[in-house]
Amino acid sequence: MAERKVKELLAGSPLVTVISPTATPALRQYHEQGKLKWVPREYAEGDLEGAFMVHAAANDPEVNKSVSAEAKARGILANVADHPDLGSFIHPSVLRRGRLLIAVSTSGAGPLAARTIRKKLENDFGTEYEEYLDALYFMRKMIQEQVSNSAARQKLLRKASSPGVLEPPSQGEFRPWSPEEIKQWINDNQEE
Ligand SMILES: C[C@@]1(CC(=O)O)c2cc3[nH]c(cc4nc(cc5[nH]c(cc(n2)[C@H]1CCC(=O)O)[C@@](C)(CC(=O)O)[C@@H]5CCC(=O)O)C(CC(=O)O)=C4CCC(=O)O)c(CCC(=O)O)c3CC(=O)O
Ligand SMILES: NC(=O)C1=CN([C@@H]2O[C@H](COP(=O)(O)OP(=O)(O)OC[C@H]3O[C@@H](n4cnc5c(N)ncnc54)[C@H](O)[C@@H]3O)[C@@H](O)[C@H]2O)C=CC1
Repeated sequence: MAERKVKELLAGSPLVTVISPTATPALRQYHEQGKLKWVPREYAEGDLEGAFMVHAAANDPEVNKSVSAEAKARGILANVADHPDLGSFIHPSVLRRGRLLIAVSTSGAGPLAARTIRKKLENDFGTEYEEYLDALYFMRKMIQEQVSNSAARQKLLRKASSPGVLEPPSQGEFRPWSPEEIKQWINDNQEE
């Protein structure tokens, strides 16, 4: 459990400390590579000093309770693996396609149901969304750089994201527009 959360955290922040007498091979490896700090002992009150966020994931409910109490006293964000209501947030099941991020939560009803719903969405939102959103990003940047009139710019920005313009195909690969095609589209669609 702790290993899964650490992998998610390391994707965004390099400052992770694991406090636990034992660690999985993957966590030991991260420690050896300097990607996280492993403190090989049991949790002790005071360990949360200076922390921004804590994950209480010990296999002992009493330990998780103590961690959540210290987090509350210090005003630190906490996720409590076996007792979600003692924490301040829970984890969604996450689907990423480049710039697209879809988070599914059942609000604690059933984590595996969240996973099943996420898997269903994987079919509707395929890898073509990565290229589509990169292209949309580029297109919006070009509109912002080239159209100085704010009303005209707003209309174009809205239009760029609407159906039938630069959209991912329902099947097959996405074909991005060239800068020349985008320029042409801006000229053709600009209203005074
Ligand atoms: C409340 C929450 C708090 C939180 O962790 O933030 C929570 C709580 C608990 N999970 C438990 C069990 C399992 N959780 C998973 C998996 C996931 N759990 C995740 C989230 C959440 N789990 C939050 C609610 C999210 C929501 O409701 O939508 C996911 C979505 C995201 C993630 O963890 O990153 C990730 C799937 C990721 C994916 O694949 O997409 C598996 C399957 C597995 O491990 O393979 C099992 C074993 C099967 C089973 O028990 O159903 C238990 C019982 C523990 C026990 O009694 O031993 C509790 C405690 C309780 O329910 O009170
Ligand atoms: N939220 C979720 O998605 C899930 C939550 N769980 C819950 O998460 C908890 C952990 O589950 P697993 O990772 O499967 O257990 P695990 O037994 O694999 O790992 C527990 C870890 O806690 C450490 N630990 C025990 N006492 C400690 C202490 N006093 N101080 C510091 N570390 C201590 C152990 O050394 C071990 O490394 C359980 O409470 C379980 O109910 C389990 C599965 C999924």
